[in-house]
Amino acid sequence: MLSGSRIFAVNHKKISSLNINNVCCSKIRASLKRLKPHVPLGRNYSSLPGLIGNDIKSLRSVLSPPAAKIRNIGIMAHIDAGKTTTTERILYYSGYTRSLGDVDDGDTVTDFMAQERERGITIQSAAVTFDWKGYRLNLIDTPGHVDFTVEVERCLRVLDGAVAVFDASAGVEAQTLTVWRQADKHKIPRICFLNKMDKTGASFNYAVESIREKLNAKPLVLQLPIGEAKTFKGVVDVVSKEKLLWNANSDDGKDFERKPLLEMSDPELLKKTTEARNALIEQVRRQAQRSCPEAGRWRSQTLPGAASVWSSGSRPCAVLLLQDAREHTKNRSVADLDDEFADLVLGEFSENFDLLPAEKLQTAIHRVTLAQTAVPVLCGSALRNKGVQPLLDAITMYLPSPEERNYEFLQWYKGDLCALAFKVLHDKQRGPLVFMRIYSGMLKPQLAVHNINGNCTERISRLLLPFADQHIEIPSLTAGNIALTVGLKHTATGDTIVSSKSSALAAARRAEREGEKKHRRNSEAERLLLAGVEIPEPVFFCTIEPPSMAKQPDLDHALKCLHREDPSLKVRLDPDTGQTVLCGMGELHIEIIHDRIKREYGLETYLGPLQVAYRETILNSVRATDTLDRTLGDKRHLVTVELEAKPIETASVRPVIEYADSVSEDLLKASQEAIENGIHSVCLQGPLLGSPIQDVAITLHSLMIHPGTSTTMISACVSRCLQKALKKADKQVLEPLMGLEVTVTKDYLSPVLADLAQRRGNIQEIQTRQNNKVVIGFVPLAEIMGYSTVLRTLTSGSATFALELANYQAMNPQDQSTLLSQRRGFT
Ligand SMILES: Nc1nc2c(ncn2[C@@H]2O[C@H](COP(=O)(O)OP(=O)(O)OP(=O)(O)O)[C@@H](O)[C@H]2O)c(=O)[nH]1
Repeated sequence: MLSGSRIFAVNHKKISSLNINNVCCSKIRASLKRLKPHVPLGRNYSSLPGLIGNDIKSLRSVLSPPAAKIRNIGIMAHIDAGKTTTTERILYYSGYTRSLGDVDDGDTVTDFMAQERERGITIQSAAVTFDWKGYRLNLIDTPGHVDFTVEVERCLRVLDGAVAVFDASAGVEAQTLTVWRQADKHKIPRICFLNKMDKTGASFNYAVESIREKLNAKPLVLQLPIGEAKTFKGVVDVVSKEKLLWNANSDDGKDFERKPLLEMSDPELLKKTTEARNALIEQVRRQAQRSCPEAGRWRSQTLPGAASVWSSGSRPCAVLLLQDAREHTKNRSVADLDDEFADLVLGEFSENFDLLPAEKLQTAIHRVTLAQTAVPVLCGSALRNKGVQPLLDAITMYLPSPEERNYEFLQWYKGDLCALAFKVLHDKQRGPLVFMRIYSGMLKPQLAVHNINGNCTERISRLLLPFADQHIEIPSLTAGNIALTVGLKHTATGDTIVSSKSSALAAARRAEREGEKKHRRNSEAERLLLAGVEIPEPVFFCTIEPPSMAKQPDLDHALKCLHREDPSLKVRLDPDTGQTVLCGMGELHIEIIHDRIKREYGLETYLGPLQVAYRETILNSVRATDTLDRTLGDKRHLVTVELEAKPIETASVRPVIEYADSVSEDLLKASQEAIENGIHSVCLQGPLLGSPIQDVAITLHSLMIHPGTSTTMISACVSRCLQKALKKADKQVLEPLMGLEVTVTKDYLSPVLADLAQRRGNIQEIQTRQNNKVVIGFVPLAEIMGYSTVLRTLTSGSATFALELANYQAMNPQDQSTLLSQRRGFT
């Protein structure tokens, strides 16, 4: 909970949730940090540049910068790659803070929650706003732990670009793959920052290769390191052929020297840089051509053999092709720009790439980055304060402004308000604070807005801009910006906000018309709801008890607030015991929620044992008939149902529901919702463990309903009939199977493998990564609870691991019967 405006101003974060189901990816370091005392906030923040009193008018350009000057970016990575440390440096060099925070000292700006500071990990994403060389940057530091992957995905949804941070000694790691895939899904242009270049084992080439191989991306090497590991002291800017050296005696890395590379003083470095620059130019030219398929297609169609001309670099012919191509692509601005670049490369500067102006190359790199056909790579060491300022320059230079992103849904709103609530915080004084990304239109205080997801209208009381350590009350904020609203009491994380219900309906109609034209009605209409982040089913649950019955309402309130912030936290009532059950994405997720209830809501709660969320399925087709005949008052309710349940392959907990032709359409029209409610309620609690049933199809073969029968009775009859059918079926428990990646030094490989064998682990591969071995395999979730402690003991704290839900697998009969006996209390 946020206690003051200053604290609030620097911590816009929230607990997350995870998507891929779960689980723990843990760092030994994290637990060591647990021992550190909590450092109170004592940071020194800069004041808002140009702010004079509260004269809002004079601040308009500061408060509402032109969209072309805005960068909404995220920082994403595998756990511990250095996202928070990099963010800290960014905030310091941009003037947001006046002192450098350190993750290991627990005094960073973005890792604000007490739990984050104690554990040294990011749990909630944090949004901070600052300026860099005339650009407005809204930056979101996202969690690296897989338990909070949903948080990452939700944030990606509101970003226009991202910086992927890597540990240069490890290259691409397990969670990097996950976040990279998420960024692919949301089509986020990104740049890579190879951090930890000072670390023993750091290798620029290794990390670049791993980006190429494992992420299947095309790295554009924009910098070369000067030295590696202990000798790392700066970088070479390949585009401008300058070296950037940081003063070894400087304790904050603010000052660095930028000098052109000279033949006299740096012959070797100059040669290497020239080669790298030539390769970069050639690569950008090729990718720019790829990024504009229209122009490329035209060329190859009209001019067969063009490809060979391009690659052979035969100038006269290439120039002819380009001139011809330009004639036909007059109206395609990107194509023209790419043609122009190719023209320069193959024409004017073909003899000497050195003369190609840096600005031309930068603009072409920007276009390629935007088209996501290649990804710029930079390097540095955030901890040693090296390479962060050029990273900031690269963010403004290569990542897109909101205007450059092609958000298809905007056409349906026609300039009307459309915003996404991507984060909710609860402030004791001000109530819920909602972070919004404005896509179109404008937000103002006292504005009534409509929430599409919640189908409700409510009023924004105040509009704030979180800038540096201040919250500035503002009169309005336009598209492209990130705002903080006060007063929305029903808006939850992930909701889409528009100006009114009629505006939403008008947009829906336009989307529908457009969809019909393009024959993809559903997907387009769905995109009206910007919150396209799927929340996976939790894999862990446990009961939670308040200290006394009198405190149950307080607990309910706390859980309601936490759920609004974090939709991946699920809360339900156990129908048998009446206990409250917490369902989460991993051990850490549940642990953090428990801790937050204590710290933020002052409630000491008791958690029951953590249990794995199994699923169930059936192995054969079964059929059942049932009749419900009841007279209530003077009304007779009579339903007869015949249905069949059969196994199918969907990997979904939602049953597929089918209706036989014999079922009367008229009857179905009136009762379909009741029938489906009855089926869904049974499928949520299977007959073996009360776990959700997956991979089943239910076919309704016959249905007879006496006139006047209530829908509740129809639902009840369908449920009873389905339960009857399931009772007869051969049933199977499915357990969550986790993909596991353990990074360990050679010395400890054997004990780790032996331990995994005992945990029913299935090792797929053992890779060599620099000096480490990486064990990749699968292991049942039930066997891996508390693994971080075991691994720490086995490897003297030198190993790390990452887990991610792979799928659900059938338990073998012996394990299944042991589990069932345990659950029934026989063992
Ligand atoms: N040697 C070296 N260590 C670094 C560097 N950057 C960060 N670290 C260390 O790496 C550890 C993790 O840094 P964080 O900044 O917390 O990493 P993160 O990616 O934010 O971690 P999560 O938020 O938990 O995912 C800390 O101990 C940092 O001091 C670097 O450039 N060089």
